[in-house]
Amino acid sequence: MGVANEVVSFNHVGKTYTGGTVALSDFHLSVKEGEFLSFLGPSGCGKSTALRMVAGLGEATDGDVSVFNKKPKEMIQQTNDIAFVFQDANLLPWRNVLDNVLLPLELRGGNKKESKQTALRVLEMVGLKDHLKSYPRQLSGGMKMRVSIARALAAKPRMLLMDEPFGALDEITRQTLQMELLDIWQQENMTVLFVTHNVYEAVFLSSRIAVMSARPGRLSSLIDIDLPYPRELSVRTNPTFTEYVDLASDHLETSSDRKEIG
Ligand SMILES: Nc1ncnc2c1ncn2[C@@H]1O[C@H](COP(=O)(O)OP(=O)(O)OP(=O)(O)O)[C@@H](O)[C@H]1O
Repeated sequence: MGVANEVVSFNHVGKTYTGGTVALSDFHLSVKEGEFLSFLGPSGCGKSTALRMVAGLGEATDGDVSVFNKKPKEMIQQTNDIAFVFQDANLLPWRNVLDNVLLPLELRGGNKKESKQTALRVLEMVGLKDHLKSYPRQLSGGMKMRVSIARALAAKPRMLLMDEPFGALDEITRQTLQMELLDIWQQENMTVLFVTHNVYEAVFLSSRIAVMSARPGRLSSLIDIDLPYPRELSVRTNPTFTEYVDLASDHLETSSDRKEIG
């Protein structure tokens, strides 16, 4: 059966979209509880496709995916264990910050007082407790992303799926949010699956990186990032950090070359 503490299993997964695009081929990976695992790969290699499958958004055409030993769709329908954060914060413009975070809790019909306490707690975690009444149009890109993360955390998920959440942010905001995300990950004991094509971001955040090859996406290599947490921004000047960046870049280049060969 499954590996101990396994929370996600990609079992020789293939995905061919209608129209014939082969996005994933024989993608095989086991994710362990509590990991911060990044999917790193060139554009179009199937990172989002793989992540979306974990959330039950799209099914494998070969092999299968299981999440907490269940089919992803069952997990999403029956539990709040999985939350998804996209690159676009997707906030409702007519709802203020607090009400945006409360929305999924309202939809689940929970106790109003408890829901509000939860929303306030997660908004404090992301540093927005002084902006509860602000509307999305009054927020910067970084603040919108913080609301989106808070909304995902409000459900107390066991696993957070993040698809290039910081891709549209400026470098300083991106670094601040990376630090905050690591704090949250450690506080909440979650598993995080994170999609990026940024090598520095992958090395800074991850306990393990899954490097993917150019389309059709396969798992090209797995790199354990053996740098202790908590990680400060200064870790980027550490020679070991630079070595990991070089290593991941090499793997990325090799996996991208494969496209031209094959
Ligand atoms: N719904 C869809 N229908 C048809 N083809 C799709 C669909 N979604 C993705 N694809 C194709 O599948 C391939 C993989 O896409 P995917 O978005 O998973 O890659 P990615 O690695 O996340 O890319 P990027 O880094 O550019 O976001 C691409 O060629 C894409 O055009």
